Amino acid sequence: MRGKRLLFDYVKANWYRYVLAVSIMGAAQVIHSLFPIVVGNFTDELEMNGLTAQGVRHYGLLLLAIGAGYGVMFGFGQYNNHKLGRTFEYQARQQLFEHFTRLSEWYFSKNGIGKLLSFMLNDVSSVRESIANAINQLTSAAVLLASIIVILAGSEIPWTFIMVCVLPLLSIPFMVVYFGPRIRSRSRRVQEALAAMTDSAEEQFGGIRVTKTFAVEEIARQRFGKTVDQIRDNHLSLVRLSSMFQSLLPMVGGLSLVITIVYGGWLTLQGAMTTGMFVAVTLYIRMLVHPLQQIGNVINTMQRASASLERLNQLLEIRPDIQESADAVPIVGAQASIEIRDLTFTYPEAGKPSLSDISLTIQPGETIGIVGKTGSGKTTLLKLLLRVYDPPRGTIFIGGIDVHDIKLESLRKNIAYVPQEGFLFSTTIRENIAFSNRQLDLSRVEEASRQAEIFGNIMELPDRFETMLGERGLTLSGGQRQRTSLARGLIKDAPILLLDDSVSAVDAVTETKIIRNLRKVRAGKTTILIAHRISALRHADRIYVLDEGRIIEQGTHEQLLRLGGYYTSLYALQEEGIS
Ligand SMILES: Nc1ncnc2c1ncn2[C@@H]1O[C@H](COP(=O)(O)OP(=O)(O)OP(=O)(O)O)[C@@H](O)[C@H]1O
Repeated sequence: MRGKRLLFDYVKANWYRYVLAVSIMGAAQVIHSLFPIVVGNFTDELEMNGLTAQGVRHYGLLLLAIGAGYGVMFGFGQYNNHKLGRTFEYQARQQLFEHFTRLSEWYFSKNGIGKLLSFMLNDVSSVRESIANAINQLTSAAVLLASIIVILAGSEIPWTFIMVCVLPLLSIPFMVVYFGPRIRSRSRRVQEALAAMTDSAEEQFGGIRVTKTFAVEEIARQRFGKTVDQIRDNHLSLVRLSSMFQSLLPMVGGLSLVITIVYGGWLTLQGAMTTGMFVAVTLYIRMLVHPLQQIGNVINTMQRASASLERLNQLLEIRPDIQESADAVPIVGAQASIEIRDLTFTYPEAGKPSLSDISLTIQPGETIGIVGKTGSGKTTLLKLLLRVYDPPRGTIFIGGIDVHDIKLESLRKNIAYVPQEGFLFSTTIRENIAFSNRQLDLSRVEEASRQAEIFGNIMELPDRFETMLGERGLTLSGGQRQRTSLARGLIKDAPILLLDDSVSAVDAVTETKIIRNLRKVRAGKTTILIAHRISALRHADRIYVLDEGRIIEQGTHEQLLRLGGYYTSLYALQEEGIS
């Protein structure tokens, strides 16, 4: 299974580092286990009056050496272990991010950003934390237990006594078997509720402007409150069960200690054991309680981590919807015609097609206009050309090659797409425009911004092209954002340019200027232009009118006006509106 490999591969690649960390922590516990037996011997010598000042010094130094040795070794082992955990966390996040970048728009439209953030933050941290703790605590408990057994076996302490003292501790595995799966399912519910809360917070923050303008903060608070309540309920249910589990462990430890003291005290009085042996066993039982308690914690966090790991597994197993065929080839965009044959397309899980029986051919260098009512399928057509969604095979050809057989990188390099809502990143305006190639000279960035008629606005900004945008900087107006996004598309100078309603938010004068610039810079290159305003596309070599996913009219501006159909009435309406 791919997902399981997320952790497995990491441990495999770092096995020697883990061996080193485990060995150092193990050695620390071996040293630690010497403490009770030394104290026991000291007690016996003290009781037999055989202890000289030199002997006391000797024992003092020995115990000091044990404490120091344990501290240094344990600290060093811990450091190595946690360092490995943190490196895993960092690498896992890189791997997940890389995986996300390969997933299609469909995946992101189905899964909220909050959920993905929860994968990246909560789940990865949960796995890291529990792996690091599990290694630390399991190593400590196992080695300590083993060395205590070896030490006791080599001593003259009666076996029956040891067995009776340890007996209550043997119930721990049974408790683990009982509580484990229950804790696991509750912790999964906590993680899911956390993801839902992050999702909700993300959406509420994203829509905060709308919320405020509609003065519906209370509704937003209530919606968010519900997700928080859900986390609280799920967390409390988890805490109830894990607290019960954790409290049972020290109780069992306490019972062992009582048996040790009562039975051991009696054996000592009978002379079956020396006082030193009694002290040593008491200290050993005391010493064992903590690691056994820790094992309980490990089981708890492991349950949580395995739910997280399961979610990460499933995520990494998702195959990107858009796959490149094995023998995909690059295209020569500059000479590439676009041909669409009988294209009918339905979005995944949608009831009816968004495009039906679309057929058209665009020669290299042509300018094509697409107009139509909202929801008529204009954007969908562009997304299919880019393979943001997959068109059926045999329906879209670029340069005579089915888009399924074109290398995705080549397809997207040869097409520049300016979407309706151009997202601007929290960086400088220069980097936002030179997004496709950040190495481009400032002169190229300036040129593109002139073409998009945004140059003048940028020169008025405090730091001109170096002005920071977004969260850490300035907010541009809708029209400025749109033109910045247009400049980003133009600077790519791709053989095919797709403009999705890219001048809708500018005034008529600026629109005219942009269209004039476009005609100049795009001469000889293919441009597909979606617009609601006829003024933006009347110059096109051909215009397609879409309605409910079908081409209902096509031709030049003049031809369409002569048809006297939808286009003509739209034109009349818009002309009237202007005059
Ligand atoms: N991701 C999606 N999943 C399901 N249906 C979708 C998706 N995106 C768009 N649609 C549907 O497909 C149809 C066409 O949408 P599209 O965005 O292509 O229209 P459009 O002509 O570009 O509209 P507008 O002018 O408003 O931008 C609409 O009915 C829309 O609801």
